[in-house]
Amino acid sequence: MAKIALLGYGKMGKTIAKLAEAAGDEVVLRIGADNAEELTPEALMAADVAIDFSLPAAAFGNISLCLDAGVAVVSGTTGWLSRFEEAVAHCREQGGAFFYASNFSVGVNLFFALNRHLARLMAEWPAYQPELTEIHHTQKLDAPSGTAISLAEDILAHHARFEGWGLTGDGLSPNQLPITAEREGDVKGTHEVRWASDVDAISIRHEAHTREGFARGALQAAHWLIGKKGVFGMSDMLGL
Ligand SMILES: NC(=O)C1=CN([C@@H]2O[C@H](COP(=O)(O)OP(=O)(O)OC[C@H]3O[C@@H](n4cnc5c(N)ncnc54)[C@H](O)[C@@H]3O)[C@@H](O)[C@H]2O)C=CC1
Ligand SMILES: O=C(O)C1=N[C@H](C(=O)O)C[C@H](O)C1
Repeated sequence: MAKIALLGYGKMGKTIAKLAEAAGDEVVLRIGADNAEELTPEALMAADVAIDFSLPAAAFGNISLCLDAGVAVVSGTTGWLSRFEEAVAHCREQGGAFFYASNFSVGVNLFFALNRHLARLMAEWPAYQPELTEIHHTQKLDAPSGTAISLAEDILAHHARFEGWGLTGDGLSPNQLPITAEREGDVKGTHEVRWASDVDAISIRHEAHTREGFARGALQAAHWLIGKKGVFGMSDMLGL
């Protein structure tokens, strides 16, 4: 049983609370936009671990506050990673514990492993060019998704042809790996990587059907992180 602080009590925070309480954990703090002032070091210290699924503008501050309070923190918030290295440095300075994943679902982490394998194969076959598509619900604030950025960065690490990634429609240069971001209804999260040649194409695709897959992974990470020190990700926990 763990005492959990939920920083962000929207779609993900509520899904995690339901799973955590069903498993016997205690949710000791629930923070949203309407009670953000209740997020104090004293309130955080009642928790064994904090889980942040908030907003791009709030994540870095929330994570820093947890590290300053000596509380282990798991974050899945996307759209704030320009400050990721700062958060890592802060964790190391404080001797704290920080776990980050752009996607906590086991299925997506298997998909990441497949994507890396395919990218390594394709490095030898320049006739095939990659493109990424992500589809999410219309409330999503950031584009491309954090998951699409992770997929793109894994391809860039194995494919010398590109110097970076960019969103289609933003005037891409030929050396940018194209990512298309679509917003539709309540789509939970669909990601596709397609390698096309003049004569055929190979695609791999992951579709999330509910938010429970993300929530299960985040809760597993929270339990796994308690008592550890350092900066971790899904590959540390799952060995993928
Ligand atoms: N890594 C992963 O596996 C996943 C990541 N996400 C990401 O998690 C984040 C949250 O997603 P959702 O729950 O769908 O969004 P949401 O919009 O439903 O919930 C966000 C919540 O944060 C609250 N909030 C606003 N200011 C805050 C502050 N200063 N401190 C704490 N909370 C604050 C809002 O009141 C809102 O309830 C997004 O960045 C999303 O991309 C979402 C699903 C899976
Ligand atoms: O905002 C979401 O909903 C999701 N965000 C994450 C992302 O940006 O990759 C993970 C998942 O796709 C759902």
